[in-house]
Amino acid sequence: MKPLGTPLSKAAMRVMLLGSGELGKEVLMALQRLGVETIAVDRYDNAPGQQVAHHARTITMSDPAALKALIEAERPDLVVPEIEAIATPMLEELEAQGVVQVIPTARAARLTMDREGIRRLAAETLGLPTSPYRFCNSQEELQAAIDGADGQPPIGYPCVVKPVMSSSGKGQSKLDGPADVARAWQYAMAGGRVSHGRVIVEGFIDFDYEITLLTVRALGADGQVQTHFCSPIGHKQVSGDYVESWQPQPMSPLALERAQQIALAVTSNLGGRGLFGVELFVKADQVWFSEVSPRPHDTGMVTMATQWQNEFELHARAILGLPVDTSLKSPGASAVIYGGVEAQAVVFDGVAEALSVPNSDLRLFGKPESFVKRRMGVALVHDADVDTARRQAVLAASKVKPRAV
Ligand SMILES: Nc1ncnc2c1ncn2[C@@H]1O[C@H](COP(=O)(O)OP(=O)(O)OP(=O)(O)O)[C@@H](O)[C@H]1O
Ligand SMILES: NCC(=O)N[C@@H]1O[C@H](COP(=O)([O-])[O-])[C@@H](O)[C@H]1O
Ligand SMILES: [Mg+2]
Repeated sequence: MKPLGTPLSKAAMRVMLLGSGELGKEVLMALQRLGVETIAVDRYDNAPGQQVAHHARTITMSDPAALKALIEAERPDLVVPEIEAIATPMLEELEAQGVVQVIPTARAARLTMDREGIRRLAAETLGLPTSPYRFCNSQEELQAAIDGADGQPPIGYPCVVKPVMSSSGKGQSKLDGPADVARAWQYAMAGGRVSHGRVIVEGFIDFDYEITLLTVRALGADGQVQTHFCSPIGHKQVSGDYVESWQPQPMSPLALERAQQIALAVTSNLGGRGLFGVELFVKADQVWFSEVSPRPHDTGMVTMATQWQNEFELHARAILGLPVDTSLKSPGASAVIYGGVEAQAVVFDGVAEALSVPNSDLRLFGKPESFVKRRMGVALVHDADVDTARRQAVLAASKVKPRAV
């Protein structure tokens, strides 16, 4: 590893974030505390992370030529993908040529940007338990997969349809019967992040609860990569987007062991160093793999209230080849603050009231434009137990009211 140095000098360790939203902003600040020179890239100006980085660049990250030109001009020591919608084949090319090192690896970024890549790896290559699934290129193929008219076992109802390239629930819907198929197809076509006429249809898993298992691949004292697990994070999703998370989520010893085995299998295959958010469904002792982010996870924002080293600090340390500590400091919870309005440059009422909730904290991300369902901030609470922390986090979040001026 190159030594850490002095930002804005020849001796600087330079890290480029591809995507600079709320998650990247925290990674950038963690890197800066270690004296790293940072370059924040996003698709629009004044993205949250661009506001705190040494350098801000705005490009279409899904355009391979634009991405190549930027990386070749900046020559960062590390490139850290923060969103899915990036020209990942170009990252693979540049990594193979030795131009740049991608976190955790360019292959991991490519496989996880596409639901097909990661699902086939998990279910077909690694043999991990997942929901039944099929990939479809048209509404007719979708209907046939649900009905089993394609010669394979029917997916049936209820089921979930998602664009192969999307995140935060965009374009996702649950189907309860044949009347929902056309609408789900249309919605998926409109909601994908990268336009792509392909969906995954998954059988609906009737889980008791779902978790994110933050898993860190970091160098140990012997110079070898070791795998560390954080305490499981429970979360609640509405329309495929996270609204509340808490840590620790109580689990049976067997379910926890299975969750860790699945996380170990998938992260070992993806390789490299860094933090991963492994999403799992749990019913009693049964555990299903859902998907994985090779980067900090939105539900993991709770770790800013619950861990000695939060997920962003863990990612920063792991990618720089430094030791990590995944231990829990306190139970806690997070609750999302949505924009609620469509407006540029909102102001926030009720901040003092929110921060009057005991043991609370806030992050207001600084996004330049608000949408009704855009995540604009998060409330964080630590408390003696998770139930109290959840109640208090929801209360604190409810006090904050974004408003157009
Ligand atoms: N097969 C399924 N059975 C039951 N629930 C599901 C299934 N697939 C998705 N869900 C629900 O929808 C949520 C979002 O799904 P998923 O994680 O695949 O979407 P996403 O767009 O990648 O979201 P994010 O980017 O926030 O992780 C899940 O956390 C879960 O609550
Ligand atoms: N589930 C993925 C996720 O939470 N990603 C986070 O949201 C930002 C995009 O927000 P925006 O859509 O409001 O610009 C991303 O940059 C990342 O920080
Ligand atoms: Mg998810």
